[in-house]
Amino acid sequence: MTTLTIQTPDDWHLHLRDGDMLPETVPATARCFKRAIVMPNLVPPVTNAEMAMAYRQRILDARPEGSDFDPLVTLYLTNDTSAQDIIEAKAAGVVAAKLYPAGATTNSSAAVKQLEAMYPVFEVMEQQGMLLLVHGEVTDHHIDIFDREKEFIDQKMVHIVKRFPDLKVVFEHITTADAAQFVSDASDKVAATITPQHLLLNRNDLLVGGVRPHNFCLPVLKRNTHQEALRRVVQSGSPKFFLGTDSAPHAKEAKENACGCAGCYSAWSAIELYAHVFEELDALDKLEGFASHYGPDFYGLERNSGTITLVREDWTIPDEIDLPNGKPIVPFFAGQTVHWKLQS
Ligand SMILES: NC(=O)N[C@@H](CC(=O)O)C(=O)O
Ligand SMILES: [Zn+2]
Ligand SMILES: [Zn+2]
Repeated sequence: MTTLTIQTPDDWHLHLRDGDMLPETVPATARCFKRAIVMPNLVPPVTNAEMAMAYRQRILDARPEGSDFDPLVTLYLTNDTSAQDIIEAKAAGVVAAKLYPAGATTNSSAAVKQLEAMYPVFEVMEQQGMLLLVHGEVTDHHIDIFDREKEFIDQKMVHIVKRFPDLKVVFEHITTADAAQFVSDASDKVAATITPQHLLLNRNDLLVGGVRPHNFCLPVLKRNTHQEALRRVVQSGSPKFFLGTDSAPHAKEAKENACGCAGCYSAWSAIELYAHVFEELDALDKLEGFASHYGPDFYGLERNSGTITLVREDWTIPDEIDLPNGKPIVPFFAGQTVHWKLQS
């Protein structure tokens, strides 16, 4: 196969950041994705309808000429989120709210400290038809970082989905066989996103031969058996698993650092990297469902009308991306060869 045409895809988990980052991040995603679920972990976080709509407008203003990219902004849940916040956000067009356990990841210190205290808010979300997006890791100091996703399933996720059977829950950026199994066994109200890095890599790619800060993201890469489990679920074509890049830029100086930030900036190569993986799995026929169908179907939105075409052509991901602010970013998979390229 030398070309592959699929219905226009969407990215169901994305960080665009804000301010002087938007002229870089918005075109990167808008080049091939029609919509994106945009994460609210800004400083300060996006906690109400007004902030969400103002952020959406800043993203719209950063679109390239002629782009019809449609950013779906989300609400950042805190222990101060009220029922009214949810109702107002829903009325303003916000389709989902994001649960970060406090301290779990980048810019999550203002987030949820007591998860059970959020149950009245989940109840309103269930009634309003607002989706719950979850960064599923516990943050207890004594829990090993490689076990934090599984612990979250056992301690929290099973109770949430049982207590709120009509609440649509997306288990974001899953990294373990346990999460893949949990989502597969759960009701059709539960789905998951999977990133390119968790399909392409395992923890050896983070730690063998020296620490690789550009492969560091959260939840952290796991052992190869977990990577294999994720590859199997996308290969199966199950509609419960769909595309969410978790593209999350940090300046090179913040990644190559004694205390390096978590996040991989994959937007310029994301759809190509997924094609790369699906080809390795001999499952290119499953890419369209994963990238373009299962996400909107789960969210209850229309599938996109256009198409994109990928061509089989080797190209090399650049070593660095220069930004006007003088702080370059090292993209995910920098210097490596990808076999598929978006036809422009
Ligand atoms: N995935 C990451 O490693 N980082 C994300 C936050 C997140 O999605 O957890 C970021 O905002 O940098
Ligand atoms: Zn996360
Ligand atoms: Zn993320």
